[in-house]
Amino acid sequence: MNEPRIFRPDPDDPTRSQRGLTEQDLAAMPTVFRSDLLDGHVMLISGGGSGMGKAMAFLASRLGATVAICGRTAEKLDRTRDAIGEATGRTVHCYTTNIREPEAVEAMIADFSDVTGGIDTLVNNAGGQFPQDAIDFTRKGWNAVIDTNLNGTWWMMQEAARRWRSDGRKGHIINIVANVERGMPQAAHTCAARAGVIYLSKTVATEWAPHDIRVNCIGPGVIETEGFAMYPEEALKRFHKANPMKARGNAWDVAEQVMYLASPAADFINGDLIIIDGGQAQWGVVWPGGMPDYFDEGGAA
Ligand SMILES: CCCCCCCCCCC/C=C/C(=O)SCCNC(=O)CCNC(=O)[C@H](O)C(C)(C)COP(=O)(O)OP(=O)(O)OC[C@H]1O[C@@H](n2cnc3c(N)ncnc32)[C@H](O)[C@@H]1OP(=O)(O)O
Ligand SMILES: NC(=O)C1=CN([C@@H]2O[C@H](COP(=O)(O)OP(=O)(O)OC[C@H]3O[C@@H](n4cnc5c(N)ncnc54)[C@H](OP(=O)(O)O)[C@@H]3O)[C@@H](O)[C@H]2O)C=CC1
Repeated sequence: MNEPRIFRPDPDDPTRSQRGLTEQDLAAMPTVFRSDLLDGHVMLISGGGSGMGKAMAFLASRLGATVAICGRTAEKLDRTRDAIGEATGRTVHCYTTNIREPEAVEAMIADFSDVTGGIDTLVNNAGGQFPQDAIDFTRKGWNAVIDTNLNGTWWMMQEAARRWRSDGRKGHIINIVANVERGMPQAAHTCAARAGVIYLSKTVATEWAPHDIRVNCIGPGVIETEGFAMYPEEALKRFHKANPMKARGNAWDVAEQVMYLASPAADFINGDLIIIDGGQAQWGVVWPGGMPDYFDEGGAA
């Protein structure tokens, strides 16, 4: 009874072969949802070739949804499609699309809508950043993070909403952001972009309610995925220690929340931000990767 429902690998185990959940895990993880929950539901997931997006694609397919995934790397998408096909017998649609390119986004949303008869839920999960002190950001680096996380998400939101409006169809957008309420040193670019998405979402949740379009955000805390490759090993060792649960989340924690929001149980949730961080934001310092040396005793100026 006290066994954790979700498998949480020991973050300090050096023998683990990869960061995050394997395809075998994603095919077999227990879910609280009934297996036909999303029968007939159509879901587009950006960044679905790895990490949380991949977990969402697995779970949505297991629950009966018709799923499309997009990303810049065809191999990752194809591998995910094949693994889900093998596990569920369902066909996942793949689009090699860079969300920073509005024309490509427009073409993808038109095609997937035409092929399926219409999208029900758009999950904007594609994104990322690199850790760096803000004072050292290059213009190109700043632009890359803003263009991906803010502009790319917006092109997807606007195009989906335009299509729903012209089709007279209801729709739901779920934006995966980050837990940025107190800021996050070495991630100022992503904090700026994610705060932008959160307040864009709150605003259009109101503007688009007359079109029967809902918009919500999920703010993950530290969730172990392949994306951790971006962070130095020393920082990774400290991520879970900055959490009151002394744990990292995993992609399934986020995938199950997405399925809840996509289900009829969430029909009256709009303009909200749901944080999944094991309480990290309520506790401790804002540096998940460890505090700078100048906080050491005697080191402060
Ligand atoms: C020391 C640890 C401190 C902890 C910091 C706190 C943050 C903790 C957050 C923990 C929770 C969050 C976790 C995650 O989100 S994990 C999953 C996310 N996945 C990723 O981030 C991977 C994807 N990321 C990217 O693809 C890129 O970061 C990017 C978003 C920028 C993609 O853009 P693009 O494809 O255009 O990227 P390029 O490689 O071409 O780079 C463009 C320019 O960006 C600058 N850059 C890129 N990488 C770095 C780097 N590692 N350091 C410094 N600058 C970087 C650079 O200017 C690039 O231009 P150049 O290549 O010409 O130099
Ligand atoms: N893991 C964590 O602790 C946290 C993650 N997040 C955010 O959650 C989301 C998922 O992260 P996670 O699963 O961990 O990381 P991953 O790096 O595994 O996933 C990010 C995905 O986004 C895709 N992507 C990136 N840029 C673009 C682009 N321009 N166009 C299309 N696709 C793109 C990547 O594929 P490709 O490179 O092939 O395009 C990749 O599949 C990201 O936005 C991340 O920043 C937020 C808070 C915490």
